Amino acid sequence: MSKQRILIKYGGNAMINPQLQQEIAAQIFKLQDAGFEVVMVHGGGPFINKALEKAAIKTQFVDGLRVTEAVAFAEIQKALIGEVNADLISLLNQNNLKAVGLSGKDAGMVQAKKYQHKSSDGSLVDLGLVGEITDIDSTLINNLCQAGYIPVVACIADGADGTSYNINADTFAGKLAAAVKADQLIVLTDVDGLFLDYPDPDSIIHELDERAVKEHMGSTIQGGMIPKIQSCMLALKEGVQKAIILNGTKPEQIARYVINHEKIGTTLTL
Ligand SMILES: Nc1ncnc2c1ncn2[C@@H]1O[C@H](COP(=O)(O)OP(=O)(O)O)[C@@H](O)[C@H]1O
Ligand SMILES: CC(=O)N[C@@H](CCC(=O)OP(=O)(O)O)C(=O)O
Repeated sequence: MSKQRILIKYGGNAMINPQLQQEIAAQIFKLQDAGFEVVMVHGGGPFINKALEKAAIKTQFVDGLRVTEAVAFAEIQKALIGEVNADLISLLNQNNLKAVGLSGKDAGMVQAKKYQHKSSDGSLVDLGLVGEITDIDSTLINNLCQAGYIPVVACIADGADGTSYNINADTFAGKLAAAVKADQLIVLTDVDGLFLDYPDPDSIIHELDERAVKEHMGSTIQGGMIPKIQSCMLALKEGVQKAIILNGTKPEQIARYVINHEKIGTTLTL
């Protein structure tokens, strides 16, 4: 029987503390040891913010997506691939994993095009070099996983004409999870899940189906939670069996959920 595959999306907000990163590495080791294949997609919002600030480039978000001018893109690419991805690879490999750093560009794995964003009033908003995934070739990930490597993928990809795009890491993770036929998608952020009354952690919603997602979209589901929940729903619709939001600042939640099957986080269902 083939191994179960888990795609972990590691959000930038959960990544800030280096000690917690070590603990995430230990959790991934546990998953591999328990017989799972692990693929990671990472974001890096806070690291990008810092890089743009340093370069004196103002940044603006529209519906959770960073408007990406060409000058900003250059800094974003450096931050995601040159800093966040490179540092994660060092850390994972120091912790006895065989992690391989990639972006969607490698071997033309992920193809993208310019994302045409429609605002709530239906008008088109130009977000610059924000991309939308058009195609994914899973061969590279499959080969790496079969050989025991952990692919760690930054959320950048090229278009057919060679233009590079900045893609929201949640969206990237959902699409990649489906394309590589992951069994589970785990979205790690810096809160325990979706809260009915944000920021009250006691109001956590443990299970959310499609009808509840529609009901809460735009109210309870706001800001950074929008792409997370949308990408979990997309992954489920495209064949991923389980999708959950967990707290990456409490790394032990990973094994508690995957191995001990504890009822934590926010599970999405169809
Ligand atoms: N209803 C809600 N429940 C929980 N978090 C929420 C809610 N609404 C908005 N959020 C915000 O979403 C954030 C996570 O999204 P984001 O900042 O994009 O993180 P990441 O870097 O993990 O992608 C939380 O830190 C929280 O501030
Ligand atoms: C288009 C867009 O918004 N891209 C994101 C990519 C990084 C990301 O998504 O990082 P987190 O997972 O840490 O939020 C950005 O520029 O911030």
